[in-house]
Amino acid sequence: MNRKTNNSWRPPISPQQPSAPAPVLVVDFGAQYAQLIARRVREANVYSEIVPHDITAAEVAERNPIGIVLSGGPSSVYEDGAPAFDAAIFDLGIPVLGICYGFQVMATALGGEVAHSGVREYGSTNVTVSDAGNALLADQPAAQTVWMSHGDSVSKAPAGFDVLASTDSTPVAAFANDARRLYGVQWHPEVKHSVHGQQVLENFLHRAAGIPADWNSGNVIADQVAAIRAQVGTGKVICALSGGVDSAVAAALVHKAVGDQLVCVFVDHGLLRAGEREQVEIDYVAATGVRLVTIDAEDRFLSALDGVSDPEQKRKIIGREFIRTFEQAQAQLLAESAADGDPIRFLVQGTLYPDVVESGGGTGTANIKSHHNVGGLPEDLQFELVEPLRTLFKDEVRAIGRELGLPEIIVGRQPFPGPGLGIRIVGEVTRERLELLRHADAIVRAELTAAGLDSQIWQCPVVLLADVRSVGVQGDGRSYGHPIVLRPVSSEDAMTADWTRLPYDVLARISNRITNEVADVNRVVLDVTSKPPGTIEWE
Ligand SMILES: Nc1ncnc2c1ncn2[C@@H]1O[C@H](COP(=O)(O)OP(=O)(O)OP(=O)(O)O)[C@@H](O)[C@H]1O
Ligand SMILES: O=c1[nH]c(=O)c2[nH+]cn([C@@H]3O[C@H](COP(=O)(O)O)[C@@H](O)[C@H]3O)c2[nH]1
Ligand SMILES: NC(=O)CC[C@H](N)C(=O)O
Ligand SMILES: [Mg+2]
Repeated sequence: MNRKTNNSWRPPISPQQPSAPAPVLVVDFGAQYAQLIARRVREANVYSEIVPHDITAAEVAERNPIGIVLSGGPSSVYEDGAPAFDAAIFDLGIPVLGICYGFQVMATALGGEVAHSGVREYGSTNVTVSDAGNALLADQPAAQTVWMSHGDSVSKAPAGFDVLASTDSTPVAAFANDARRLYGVQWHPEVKHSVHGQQVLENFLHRAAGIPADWNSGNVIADQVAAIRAQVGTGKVICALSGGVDSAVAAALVHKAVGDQLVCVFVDHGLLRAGEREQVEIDYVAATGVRLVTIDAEDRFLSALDGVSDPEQKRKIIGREFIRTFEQAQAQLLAESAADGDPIRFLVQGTLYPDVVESGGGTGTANIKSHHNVGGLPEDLQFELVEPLRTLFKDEVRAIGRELGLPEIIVGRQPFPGPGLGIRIVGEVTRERLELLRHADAIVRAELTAAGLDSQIWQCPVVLLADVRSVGVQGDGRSYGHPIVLRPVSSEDAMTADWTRLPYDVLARISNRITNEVADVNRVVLDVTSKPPGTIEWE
């Protein structure tokens, strides 16, 4: 079972963004697919956010949602400790669609029955639609293939609900109560294998719930520019700029909103890849014309990391040192402009929705890893954060960047994590190890680019297993060196990923070059794990 399906996992209720539109809330019951449901809703041009299943009716009402989708989940509604749901939410008058476990939750809460059916349906299943007149299944073929993943079934629909579809072993596979605008399906309309699935979601959103298809990431620009102006006023702003996509787009939005009130700060923490600083200081500045200050913080970061090998500890230290470095930048900037020396209160970060979700937050959360810019922030943070991309996924951010006219070389860049090579050395971080990894990484990037593979890869972390040594034979002598791991992945939004099938000849060239050119490395291995169960980075 995926660890995220642990019932204690609670996606954070992130603070409502000032300019975020009224959302469709996706309630997560520990589903494999909650993220995917949120994406599919956005693909239907409706704004959506994920919330934990223990959200209360009052918390829901506060967020003013225009619809609710209940996700699937691994538990059985009749089990002790099954993730509960506040049934008062069904009385708020908000349209609700239940999917799989969410369908079963709705059935149970409203007086229907759910039982272990004895027949389990996993994968492609034929379903018969008996009522294509209902808004939920309008225009759907009577016989169709859907994706199922369940062992329990609704054995009796609640009073007032019409049964809309069935399979050979599931008599109640979809139901509706039009008067209350409550709907449910046993199958997973969010996965592509459900051939007409997207249409079921869109039927729920547009026809049953009457939600217009009027949101797209483009609207975000005007909304965010207004929100940033309202938040910042005439204050000065610094933007944590990495040269990556997210901070570039955040900086461009803030610049559009408040112009020269913005100064960008790039931190050279000594954990960067070869050539990265030059790329930001020269190429990035040339492409965008931003005002950029670079802070040398290598000594600060490396001495704080000295002797630390625990990944979460590293992340927290890096998060804290980033903020200390921005404070140093603030002092430096104030000293330079003593005449109009208002304190700089605002810090812009290119935080995205997955950074927030993965960092956990909320009560009882199993956090997967603390992203330095969210879960790694120190408690004594003095800056007020400006995070215009906090509710978005990467592909949406890229679309905004293109719309803002940022060059493809920035918008199309592969992600590189803020903690950099610090979380790609499994073990303690030292200058020597950084040097070694930087060299191996440069070889990998050069060879992937030469082979024309950059656009097929989401990113390719290169990882040094600093605490592992293995025996090799080099130059007729024995070697006892470290392995380097290649982690090429393909992904849509970094929430899930698959390992990229790189051509063998490219892998061979990379392996050859690393073992020949990088001292103390005598083995190159390929990570063939998807996410889940692995994450993209090793720490
Ligand atoms: N070296 C750095 N100097 C200053 N700010 C940084 C640095 N690295 C990361 N940040 C800040 O942390 C945020 C999160 O980092 P992250 O790597 O997720 O985003 P990014 O670098 O902007 O984009 P990408 O995901 O494409 O790498 C950045 O948007 C930026 O605000
Ligand atoms: O700025 C960042 N600060 C972090 O602390 C951090 N941790 C992971 N990543 C990036 O996030 C995406 C998902 O990574 P994981 O599968 O390893 O969680 C991948 O793109 C990772 O490179 C980070 N980015
Ligand atoms: N995917 C799901 O939501 C499964 C729900 C429930 N655990 C069942 O087996 O029926
Ligand atoms: Mg980055």
